[in-house]
Amino acid sequence: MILSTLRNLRTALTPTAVMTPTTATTATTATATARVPRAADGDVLLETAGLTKSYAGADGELPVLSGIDLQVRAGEVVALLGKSGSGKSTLLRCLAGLVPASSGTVTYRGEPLTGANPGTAMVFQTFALLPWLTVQQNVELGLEARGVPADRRADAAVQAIDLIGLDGFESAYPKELSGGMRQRVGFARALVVEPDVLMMDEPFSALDVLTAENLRGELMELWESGQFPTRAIVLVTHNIEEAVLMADRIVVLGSRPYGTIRETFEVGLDRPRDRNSPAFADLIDRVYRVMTGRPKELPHPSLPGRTEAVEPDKRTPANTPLPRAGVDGLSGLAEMVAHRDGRCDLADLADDLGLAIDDVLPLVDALELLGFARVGDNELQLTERGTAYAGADVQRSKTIFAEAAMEAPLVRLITTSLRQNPDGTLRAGFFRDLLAHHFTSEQVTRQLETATDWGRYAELYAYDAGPQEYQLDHDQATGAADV
Ligand SMILES: Nc1ncnc2c1ncn2[C@@H]1O[C@H](COP(=O)(O)OP(=O)(O)OP(=O)(O)O)[C@@H](O)[C@H]1O
Repeated sequence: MILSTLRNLRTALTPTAVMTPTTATTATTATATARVPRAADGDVLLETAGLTKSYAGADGELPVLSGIDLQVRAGEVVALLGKSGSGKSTLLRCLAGLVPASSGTVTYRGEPLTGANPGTAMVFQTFALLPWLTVQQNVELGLEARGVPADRRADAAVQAIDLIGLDGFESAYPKELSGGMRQRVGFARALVVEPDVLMMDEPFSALDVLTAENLRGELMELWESGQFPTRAIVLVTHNIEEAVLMADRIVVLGSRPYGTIRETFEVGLDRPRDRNSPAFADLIDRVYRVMTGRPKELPHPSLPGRTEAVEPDKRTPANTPLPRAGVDGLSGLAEMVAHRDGRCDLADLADDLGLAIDDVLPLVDALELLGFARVGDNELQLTERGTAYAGADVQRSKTIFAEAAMEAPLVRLITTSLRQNPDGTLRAGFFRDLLAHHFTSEQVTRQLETATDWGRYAELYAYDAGPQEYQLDHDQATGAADV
């Protein structure tokens, strides 16, 4: 924990300060380091051209981003939006100069980056505070790392603390603070160095809904008031509503086969934004369609998301990864839809559940993959199989689920491999190795977790976490022997 905190902190503080000319609020936070002229609205601050990023994996290079051409201009808030694994954080880190591009260029104010970007500071999802330092000391760290003398550090930190609504908490330790107040410290520590561009990596996602809403609102008020000591914001999020609420431009990243810019939306809505306005809802809808991968010209696609283009008989574990959806979740969703006469609007459903629509997407993907539902025009509709599943008693629902789960490539692979093995057992490592050719180890782990959950529930196979071994279910083994 401490190690990861330190690692995050180091990345947050690495750049050498480049100060923007000061506003009234930030006049005393000047550092001894180089100054650059304040960028005029519209000036390009960050730019990538042909950016490609791969990570070294067990089987060689694993491509994560490809052909990213992006500009971040002074005066704008840019949201990088995409499903998990689409490369949002990697792109943010490339822009911050924290990870090098594999090819292509990243420039800050026209200069190619050769290391940490001097014009950025980062706010993390996990706050990354040092628990043994007070609020004031944590905030000052941002300046200390950039060589600002002690007397100036104190003044500047007090100003940043005031700006972000933390006055009175200067001498508190992180453990005394709520999550929302801790994240305020995270903001103050980034803002105190007056970066040209504030980088935020899912800064609200570790907070409860109300705290996140409050902090988002305050941040945007500050941004609009002109008191913000930065010239641009880049926000990583997987939450469509958050992106539409905050951004001037939304860059949707797709992850098929690896991170590319799928589409860019100019938001163009007045601030503060009205969630209930038709224009807001319409944009959410348009972004949703792009994010789920459904081609806009096809109103009734067969599968959203990562499985969209693959015909059922051509699906393999490599081209159709299992969505991250447990049986309880997808059964619950099927039942909810059944109670609504077998169909419902996805946005309404997410609203009723108090979730962002993208949180519901893996469950929707799962229902489609299992042939339990179809999605068209934002409406989820149960199929005959899905209706039967939702209405069945426990034993019958297991039978229906088992039949459906065998259409999910990874579950089918595990089941048929076990059937072919004389003693009906196989180590998880076998499947892990097969999948490692196509996915990162984190993705492999997630998919095997889903496959284990589905296979257990369907009574296709059991899994013993001790030896990490799959075993064909007794009935399956008997059935296989009969064949
Ligand atoms: N340091 C690394 N080494 C190897 N692979 C990595 C590394 N960092 C990220 N990846 C992989 O790159 C892919 C993109 O990860 P990244 O975190 O950029 O995506 P993301 O869209 O931000 O996802 P999430 O919302 O889940 O954080 C993932 O498959 C991830 O496992």
